[in-house]
Amino acid sequence: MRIAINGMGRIGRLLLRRLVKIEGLEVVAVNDIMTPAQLVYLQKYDSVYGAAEDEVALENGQLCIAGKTVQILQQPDPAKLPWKELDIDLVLECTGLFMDSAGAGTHLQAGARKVLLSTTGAPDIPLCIYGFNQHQVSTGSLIVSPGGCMTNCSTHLIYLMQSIGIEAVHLNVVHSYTSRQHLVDGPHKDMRRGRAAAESVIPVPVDLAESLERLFPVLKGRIHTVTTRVPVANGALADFTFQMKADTSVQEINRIFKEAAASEYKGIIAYTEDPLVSNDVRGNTHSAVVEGSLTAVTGRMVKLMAFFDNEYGYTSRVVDWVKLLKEQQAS
Ligand SMILES: NC(=O)c1ccc[n+]([C@@H]2O[C@H](COP(=O)([O-])OP(=O)(O)OC[C@H]3O[C@@H](n4cnc5c(N)ncnc54)[C@H](O)[C@@H]3O)[C@@H](O)[C@H]2O)c1
Repeated sequence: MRIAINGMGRIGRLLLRRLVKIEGLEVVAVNDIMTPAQLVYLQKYDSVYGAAEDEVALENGQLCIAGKTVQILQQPDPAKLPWKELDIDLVLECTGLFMDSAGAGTHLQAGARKVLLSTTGAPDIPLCIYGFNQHQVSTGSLIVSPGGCMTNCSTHLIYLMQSIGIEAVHLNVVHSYTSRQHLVDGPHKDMRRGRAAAESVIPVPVDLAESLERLFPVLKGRIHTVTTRVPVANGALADFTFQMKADTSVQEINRIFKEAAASEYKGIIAYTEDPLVSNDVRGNTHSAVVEGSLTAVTGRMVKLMAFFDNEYGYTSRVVDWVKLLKEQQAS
């Protein structure tokens, strides 16, 4: 499968690191507005995951990585990307900019056969969470939204809690800062995102509830979400407060997650009672690591907490998606 990555930021670069090691996948080109020298430098050195294990170099304007050669493009307009000429099967859209079917569709017009977003797209793009409803994607689905890191964590947990019966849920995702915040105070349309990211605990609005309502229409109007950005560069903790429809217990809830993690959710959810901190899940491939020692029940209210690596855990699911789309292509 011939792949191109558009947007070589945190997610695009981590995907490239990982995809070049997978048999049968060829990353043909990467595109970003940064210069090739900047791109190669950031591909080589990473403040969160450390320097690349494989050789990374700029040679004749092309990126050499792990013995493979990848064409570097510097084109801000996706409509002008040479996907037809490069015979691209799949574009991984990782800029965060082209998230509706008109925007992401420009890759198709440019000649790519399929587009996989790296977040929850607009409602005009089917939202499919790996491990939940990935099989709803048919060979005819040309643009696929795999959800974002927070959606990937919370979908499975909400689904499993539904086996008891959810009245309502509040979710606060305590999350490392991202490039969509400021390093020092500055103007931003969401005032708090403009505040110095490493100086404060910063609540920011997020459209996670809308995404979850698309997946769980029965919970419409009964999900509230917020994300609290904290001064770490990586890692997240999803903090759920469920109002349940039926009585339950810590034992019942932990048993559900422990069993799910060992069976149908193996590889997607992990369960532990170790006293983790967010750094302990750096590089973890799961979408959610449920920390059972933090589960609490008061009346019909439940506290449930799960860690995830917002970058590594998330790109693990994108890699799963790429493999699935490759299988679909082959069949
Ligand atoms: N960082 C995370 O934890 C995380 C997790 C899951 C999903 N996501 C999603 O992935 C997407 C990317 O996030 P990120 O954290 O990698 O962002 P980022 O800011 O690190 O990367 C975005 C990249 O896109 C490039 N870019 C900007 N305009 C461009 C254009 N017109 N053409 C080509 N490239 C362009 C930027 O130069 C940058 O390198 C977002 O939608 C985000 O919500 C991020």
